[in-house]
Amino acid sequence: MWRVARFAASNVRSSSQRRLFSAPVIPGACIVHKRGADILHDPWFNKDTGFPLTERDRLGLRGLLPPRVISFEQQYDRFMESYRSLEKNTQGQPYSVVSLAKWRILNRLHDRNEILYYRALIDNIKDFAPIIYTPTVGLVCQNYSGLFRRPRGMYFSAKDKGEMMSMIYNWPGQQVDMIVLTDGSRILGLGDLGVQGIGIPIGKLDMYVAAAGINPQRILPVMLDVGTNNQKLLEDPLYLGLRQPRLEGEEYLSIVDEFMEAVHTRWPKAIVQFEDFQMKWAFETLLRYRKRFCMFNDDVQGTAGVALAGLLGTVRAQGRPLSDFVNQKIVVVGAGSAGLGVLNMTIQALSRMSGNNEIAAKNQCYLLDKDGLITKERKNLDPSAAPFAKDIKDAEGLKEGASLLEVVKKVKPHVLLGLSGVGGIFNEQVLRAMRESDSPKPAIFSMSNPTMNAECNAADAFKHAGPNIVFASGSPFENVDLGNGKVGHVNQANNMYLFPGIGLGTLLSGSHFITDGMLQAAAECLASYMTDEEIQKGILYPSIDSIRHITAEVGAAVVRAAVEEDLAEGHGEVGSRELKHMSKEETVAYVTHNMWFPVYSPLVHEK
Ligand SMILES: NC(=O)c1ccc[n+]([C@@H]2O[C@H](COP(=O)([O-])OP(=O)(O)OC[C@H]3O[C@@H](n4cnc5c(N)ncnc54)[C@H](O)[C@@H]3O)[C@@H](O)[C@H]2O)c1
Ligand SMILES: O=C(O)C[C@H](O)C(=O)O
Ligand SMILES: [Mg+2]
Repeated sequence: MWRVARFAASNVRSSSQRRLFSAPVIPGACIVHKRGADILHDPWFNKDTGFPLTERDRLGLRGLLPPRVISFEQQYDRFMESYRSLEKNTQGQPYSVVSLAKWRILNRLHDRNEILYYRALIDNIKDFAPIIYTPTVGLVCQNYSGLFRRPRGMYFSAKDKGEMMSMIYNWPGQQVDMIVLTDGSRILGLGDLGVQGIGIPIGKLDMYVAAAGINPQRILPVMLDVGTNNQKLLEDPLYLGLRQPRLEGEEYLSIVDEFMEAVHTRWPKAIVQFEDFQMKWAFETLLRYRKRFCMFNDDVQGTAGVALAGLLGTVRAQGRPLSDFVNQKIVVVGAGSAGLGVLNMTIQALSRMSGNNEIAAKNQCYLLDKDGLITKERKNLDPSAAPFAKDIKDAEGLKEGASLLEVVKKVKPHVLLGLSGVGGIFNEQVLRAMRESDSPKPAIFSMSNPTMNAECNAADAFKHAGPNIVFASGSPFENVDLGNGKVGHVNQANNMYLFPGIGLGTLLSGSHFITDGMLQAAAECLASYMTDEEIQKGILYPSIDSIRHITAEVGAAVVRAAVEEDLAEGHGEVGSRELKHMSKEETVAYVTHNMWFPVYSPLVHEK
């Protein structure tokens, strides 16, 4: 276990101001229960050629490594050099070839030496996030059977029913703080990928380490394999998951129940993030567990906060006061777990701002799914979408099932927000129609992932909807050159700006639950993070370079909300009384101080 490995508080906003090796770090000793070659084969402890001679003697490593000791800085430079030469050598090759090659080189380091891996990740987060996270992680999941070399995380399958309580003790880590769990049923916009979806929890937890400084020895990616309905996978002889159709109903829930009980028996304070569950289970499990366990659903709740922060930003970008939010017309395309989560939080915020007039708030919002505009006339209306279905008399003459183009033309929305998973549905006609928006700076949020599934790309958005728009996408795109020295700024509206802070803040507050108040505090913190000057330029979210800083702020906001709701029991040596007496600045310092930072610590062997 790491005794002390601290990252000194830094309140600079750009990591370029806090580049490699400049952070004052005080490494403490780390206890290791193995010796010799076993250490070299354990990525948690391995330092490769970086073991000092005294440590080689202490740990029985003498003779198992070449004699020269290479410093951490030299190892880092060598890795980056090989990464850069790979980049050079693959120039011009297709995206999938290049990004998978980059993923492989990073994954090899991850499997060998975690300290070096996370240091490289943190210091190059802008370059590496698109490889270990969205969008490349989607490609990795699709090709998982072929890419599989070493297992990572835990797999609980329908065949393990009745065994999970003992299986959970197979995990070698003593303490687990953060778990990301998926059943692989809706991986990004790629559909049911069964067991191959494990790539998503791994990528999300890498972001937890990079952005929130969660100790990588205390994270656990989990795949709940209840089968797959993906015929291609079922027929693939190399498919690594259960070859059976997905469990349904009570059978399904009993597996998730057993897992949740097992996890919380071993680690009562572990936080579980549900990720990429198909809608029905996303909502059902959230309802079932949120008052029993410390958990949240990232696609429903994390996404909602990020979208709300962006929506509030677009009001400021129009030069309007925030109170003008109550006059914005918003079209949400996609009535799944993410779209409904966004609409729910948006309507709550709108009604709070307009004095709790929920009906008026709903009137401003339009929801579409694969069958067009959702109204109360809809036959077999999904109960989850029902609260947001338009009353036909308030639909500006639009009919049940009206097309996206009809809706945009008629409503002239301030915001068009896509969470449909369908690439290209914001086509030229739809984008051109946004030129007639009632907003001087219409906002287009093309939030579906990965890149191919985005409702439109950045270049098309600026080309067809005009240079005045504010643009955000779930997957990263380059800024767009608008000519005459002007730049169309591309924002990445991705829940990565919130989930790490929600997890970290909850952990450090010691709350047993994640409440709406804590989630709202996280969203408000993100919304108020950007300066007016940045917002005027169409920049709604911080650069990913400053993700540690924004995560510390979000984490602190979550801690303070938990304190306010009397849920904060404290963490480690900091109790609820201390938390209560912390100022806002002290809370941010407390959170920052608790972020793990990768440095080689002296290893001490203990039997
Ligand atoms: N940017 C982010 O942070 C973020 C967060 C969560 C989800 N997402 C993305 O959002 C997408 C949807 O996720 P989800 O969990 O809501 O999925 P989901 O399967 O629960 O819902 C998809 C919805 O889109 C609708 N839809 C399908 N085709 C459509 C069409 N042609 N026109 C209009 N609507 C259509 C479906 O009817 C359904 O309501 C995925 O691509 C996911 O990657 C992005
Ligand atoms: O994984 C992401 O990049 C965001 C989101 O959780 C998604 O499901 O698309
Ligand atoms: Mg997701």
